Amino acid sequence: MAAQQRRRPGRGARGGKGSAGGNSDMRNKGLLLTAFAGGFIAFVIFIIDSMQHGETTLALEFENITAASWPVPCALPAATRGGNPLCQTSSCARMVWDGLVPMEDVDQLRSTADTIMNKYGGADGGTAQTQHDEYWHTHIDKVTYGSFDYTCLLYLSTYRQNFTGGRFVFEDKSYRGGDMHRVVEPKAGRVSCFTSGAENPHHVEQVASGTRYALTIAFTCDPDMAIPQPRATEATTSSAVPSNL
Ligand SMILES: O=C(O)CCC(=O)C(=O)O
Ligand SMILES: [Fe+2]
Repeated sequence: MAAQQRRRPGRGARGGKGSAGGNSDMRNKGLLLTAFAGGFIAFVIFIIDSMQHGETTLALEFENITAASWPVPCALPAATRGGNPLCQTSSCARMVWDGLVPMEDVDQLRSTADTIMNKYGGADGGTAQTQHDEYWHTHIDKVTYGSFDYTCLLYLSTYRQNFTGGRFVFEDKSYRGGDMHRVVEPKAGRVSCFTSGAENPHHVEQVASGTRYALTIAFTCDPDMAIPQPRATEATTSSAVPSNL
């Protein structure tokens, strides 16, 4: 109540006829100032953010890499990681290897994937049920999937040639600032492996154009999570895609 009484004379005093125009001027100036302040804050955040994470590329699309590996400190000491003691490796790492899988196998897998996706719908054919279904969110495979101890990815298509966007990004946080994004550019036949723990948080950039194919292959040390070793049979060794697909 007291506040209202103070404001009323203020309006009158500022000025008879011109008072409504004066108020809207003030409002416009206020809005302008707010927009300017908002823009300035966004600009400062952008600058700080880009200063805080640099980017470096571990594997460019045009490189031919043989078993390159980059050690990373394990997020947890081996003894506290749980799971099977046989899997308590004392070191954690990332690895990229081109040419490990013969290109004819890569082509075969891609054409099988194509056939399946044409029939059942690809990434556009379904709605994400959870955030885990959206590849562009930062995640830790051990947390997302539970069973993963080692993650391997076999790429079946190539960055820039077959799609844009879609680079794989390790997100290395530094408590002293200077976070670093370490990028692997997918390339048909490239295998990228890493330990699945919190030492390797990552995301995939959203695909901007084209089609990106990646096969995620998980290794577990938990016998309860493991699937039996596949046995070669007529059906699995045949190079033909089954006719009923
Ligand atoms: O497709 C990729 O490059 C990575 C996929 C991934 O992060 C995952 O399957 O957990
Ligand atoms: Fe992942």
